[in-house]
Amino acid sequence: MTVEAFAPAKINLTLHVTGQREDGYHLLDSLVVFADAGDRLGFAPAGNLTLTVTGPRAAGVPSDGRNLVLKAAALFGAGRGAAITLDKHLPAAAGIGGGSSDAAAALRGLSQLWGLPLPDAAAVLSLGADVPVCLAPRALRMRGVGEEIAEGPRLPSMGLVLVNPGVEVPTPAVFKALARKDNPPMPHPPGWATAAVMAHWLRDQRNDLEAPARALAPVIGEVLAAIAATPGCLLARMSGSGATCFGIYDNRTEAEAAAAALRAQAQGWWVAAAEPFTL
Ligand SMILES: C[C@@](CO)(OP(=O)(O)O)[C@H](O)COP(=O)(O)OP(=O)(O)OC[C@H]1O[C@@H](n2ccc(N)nc2=O)[C@H](O)[C@@H]1O
Ligand SMILES: Nc1ncnc2c1ncn2[C@@H]1O[C@H](COP(=O)(O)OP(=O)(O)O)[C@@H](O)[C@H]1O
Repeated sequence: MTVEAFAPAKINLTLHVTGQREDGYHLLDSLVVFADAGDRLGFAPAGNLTLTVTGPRAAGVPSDGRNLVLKAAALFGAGRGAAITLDKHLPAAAGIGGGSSDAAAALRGLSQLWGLPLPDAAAVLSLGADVPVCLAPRALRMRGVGEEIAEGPRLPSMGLVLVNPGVEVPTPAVFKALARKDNPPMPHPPGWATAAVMAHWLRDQRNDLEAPARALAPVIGEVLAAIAATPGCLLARMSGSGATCFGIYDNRTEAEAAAAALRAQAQGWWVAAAEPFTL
């Protein structure tokens, strides 16, 4: 039996930083959704545990014990075998949780392959603050440092564009450069009938990491301006700690057209058109 799992890109539609714990980790309030663009994982029965990383974004991704997929496998206990393939399509260290979504997909896939329950919540969180929210991808509100997950609103249909300019922005550096840690939380997300109404609501919310990330990587400002200038763009914002930014459109056709225009004008940027993904 071979098991497959999809690791969708994570998008922080909002990312409010509301405080900081004594251990340095920040308190977040974030509306998280997932895109139908992502990495693909395969799990086949085998005597030993192996990982092969392939695909257009494999370069620079470790295939040894540093890979979050192998760290996820280790949570099931030592001595279990599986031949794992990871087909990378998402840029790494990009604010769209590539590694975290891979880790969560590995937990789902290996749990199925081995017939074992998922590791407990504390173990899942130990893989990274973003892994719990990636376990069952859908619209979710994420709080605490990432461990408090609540159901999000029902999403309207929409098109999404993701753009990464190819600069890696390390998450710790962005949090370190954040001037104010005690920003207001997000109001309750009510649910919206259309993408336009949702974008209108989102415009009053924030990604508090956008300013510090832009200070570290000014090209993020160019990316946001380029997305905002595409026809039909309802909102342009950065995801996570960057540098990937997203645009929201009324539908996938408009998002595809915007993606094509962005690819033509900025060689070397990673651009993907998508729609929300729910597992
Ligand atoms: C900022 C977010 C928002 O969704 O997304 P990304 O930019 O990573 O996609 C996440 O909270 C990132 O989650 P993740 O990348 O799993 O974080 P971890 O590996 O646990 O931590 C990396 C580093 O980020 C900082 N960190 C992370 C989470 C958090 N709530 N407070 C923090 O201060 C810490 O400096 C930590 O050492
Ligand atoms: N499966 C993986 N895919 C991508 N990066 C990984 C993976 N496993 C470990 N890493 C490491 O994790 C770091 C952060 O990657 P990622 O989770 O994609 O970024 P972010 O936290 O910004 O969303 C990368 O620099 C990479 O070296």
